[in-house]
Amino acid sequence: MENRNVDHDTAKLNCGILCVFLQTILVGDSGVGKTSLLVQFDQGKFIPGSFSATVGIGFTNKVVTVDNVKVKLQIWDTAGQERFRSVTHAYYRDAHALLLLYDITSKSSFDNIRAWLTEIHEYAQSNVVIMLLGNKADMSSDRAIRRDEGERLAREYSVPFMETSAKTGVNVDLAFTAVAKELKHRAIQHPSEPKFQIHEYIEAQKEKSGCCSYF
Ligand SMILES: Nc1nc2c(ncn2[C@@H]2O[C@H](COP(=O)(O)OP(=O)(O)OP(=O)(O)O)[C@@H](O)[C@H]2O)c(=O)[nH]1
Repeated sequence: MENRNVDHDTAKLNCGILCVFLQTILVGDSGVGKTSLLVQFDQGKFIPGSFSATVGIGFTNKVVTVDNVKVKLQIWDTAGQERFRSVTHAYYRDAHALLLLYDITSKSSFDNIRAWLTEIHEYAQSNVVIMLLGNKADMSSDRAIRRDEGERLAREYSVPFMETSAKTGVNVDLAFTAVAKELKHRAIQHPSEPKFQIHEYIEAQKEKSGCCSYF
């Protein structure tokens, strides 16, 4: 396992040029699609079939380029099952961003979001970037949570929100890129640059891609 002592500032890394090293964690109930989302982002594929729950925690490194700066995202995939909760809490403290998922076909996974947010506020840094994702948006015929319910909850906690599908890939890159952009702007903010607004960026990108007609 890689060394977990993370330099929270800009660091010279193996990529040879100045880049930003950031830790992101995927959290949410078991079965909401955290592993699938990460596989889709990393490898551009969806592996259908039987569900095999994550045991403990694992990570994937992925480099994305944001405004000509390389951002190395170390993405931790946590187990959603209750019995691993104390293990995953230990990782919250070093996280720069948390992607919090529910499954749009599962009311209980949505109802549990408030409890997840309470845990995040208890264990993570106060300035951590949180994004709420309603995953499995391709399963519209089994939908239990309307998109506006997700939007409302996100507004209540002032966090950005989007629906994703690890199966079709809709909004998967956007979710990670938006987080990378926000964190890069926090790490390297040129005085002449306007402050990055993650909500506005997401809305503009959704409009550009015509994302929402997929749902
Ligand atoms: N249709 C559809 N199925 C999905 C999607 N994302 C995940 N799944 C399926 O949902 C099941 C659970 O997905 P996982 O990615 O293993 O869920 P997880 O959140 O990592 O679960 P834990 O490891 O237990 O925390 C698997 O059968 C996936 O194939 C999606 O966007 N659409």
